[in-house]
Amino acid sequence: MFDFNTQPRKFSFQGEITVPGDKSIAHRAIIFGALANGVTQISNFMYADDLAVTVRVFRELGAKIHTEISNKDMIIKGINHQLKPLDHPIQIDNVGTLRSLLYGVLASSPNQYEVIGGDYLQKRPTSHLVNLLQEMGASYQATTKNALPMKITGSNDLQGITYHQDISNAQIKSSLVLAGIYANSDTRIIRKLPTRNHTEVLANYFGADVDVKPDIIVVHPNHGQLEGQSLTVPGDFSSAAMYIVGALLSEGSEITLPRVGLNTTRIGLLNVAKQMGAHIFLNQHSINSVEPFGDLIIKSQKLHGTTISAQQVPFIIDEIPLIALMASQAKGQTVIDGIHDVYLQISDRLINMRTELAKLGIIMQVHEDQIVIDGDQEIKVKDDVDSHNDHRIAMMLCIASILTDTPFKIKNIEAIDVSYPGFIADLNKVLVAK
Ligand SMILES: O=C(O)C1=C[C@@H](OP(=O)(O)O)[C@@H](O)[C@H](O)C1
Ligand SMILES: C=C(OP(=O)(O)O)C(=O)O
Repeated sequence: MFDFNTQPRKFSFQGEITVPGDKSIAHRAIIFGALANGVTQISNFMYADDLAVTVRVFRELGAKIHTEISNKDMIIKGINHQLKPLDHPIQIDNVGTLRSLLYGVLASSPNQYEVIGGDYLQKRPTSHLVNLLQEMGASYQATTKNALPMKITGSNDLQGITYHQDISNAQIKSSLVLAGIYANSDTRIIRKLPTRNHTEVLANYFGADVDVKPDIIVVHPNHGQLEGQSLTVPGDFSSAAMYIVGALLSEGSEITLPRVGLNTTRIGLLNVAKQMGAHIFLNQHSINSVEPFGDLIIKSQKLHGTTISAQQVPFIIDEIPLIALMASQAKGQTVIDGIHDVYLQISDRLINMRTELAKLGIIMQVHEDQIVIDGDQEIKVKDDVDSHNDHRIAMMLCIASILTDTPFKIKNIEAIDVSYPGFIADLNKVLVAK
């Protein structure tokens, strides 16, 4: 069993691993299934901590959600937007996506709800979203607009708004789409940069009327016309990313990742890897599924630095820790431009990953709008590292540990359970000691 505290030597990646279902898509499938009329069947559902919170919350709001952990299936009996009033607060722990999307859902219910959550969420801003939802006619009360507990009184007379996107953020966009479906007039989102589009894709799949154009998204109200659907969640590309970067960097690797989600708003890492000189085999074999998916084959290769543009950033947002590691091992410097919006959303992650990489001898510069990572940085273990309870930092550090002969401890490694509880076990299936 691969143990991060005693691993004896470097490893390469061999064989095939099927990553679990996509977290972003699963959050949305639960929410649309809960809001819809009738029954929704979800296959290849992934049981991770974040998604267990979303299941619990929408069960409390009245949806009947049956889960079959063995075969990863889920059956949801929807409530046709009749959200159940609650006499207790809704606990969302530290699930950022759930908070944003739930705020949009509750905006259109005349009931009053109180939302409570963990300390980590307190640090992530929501005042921007709260102001927009208040402009639509819902009421949000808290000590500060970022804070939790947040008291929400929605309205069954929401008015659509026109929002000129000033920060590229999928969660704000998603929340407005969810509120806009139940508003009394069109909601227009004039886009700054495209971000992940799972909400728009699934909204229309469930029968909403969201008109998506390159520069504007228009949500036409369609009160309660959402109908339960069946869908298979593709493999989470952000979970495949650890194997992609690990295999590229570990000499002698060749790994196959079947049925991974290939939504163009999520696979920015593939374009970055290609800019850095990688050749990645991609066989897309989903024709009429609601979300595209296919197989990836990754072989280890020498990489060179590159410049990642602001337009690319929303499509790599969850892979930034892994891209920083990959850049440090490439030849020459890598620059990630236009990270201002990301810095607003997940500044802790950027600062914490810089701290932990420095303990491995890897220096990265984090500025308000740019990240700079020099290449050819040999991993020199100076200290044990810490995930800061961030699942993506934890998994990036696991990959870093495979690139050095010097063992080190990863404190708070259990953060991985947020998005990929089986990661360590899966990693052991494909690691071969050199
Ligand atoms: O909507 C989502 O499911 C997510 C959006 C992303 O943030 P943005 O809202 O900045 O795109 C990302 O941080 C998160 O992993 C999940
Ligand atoms: C930040 C993430 O998700 P969330 O916003 O749901 O916490 C993530 O998955 O990296």
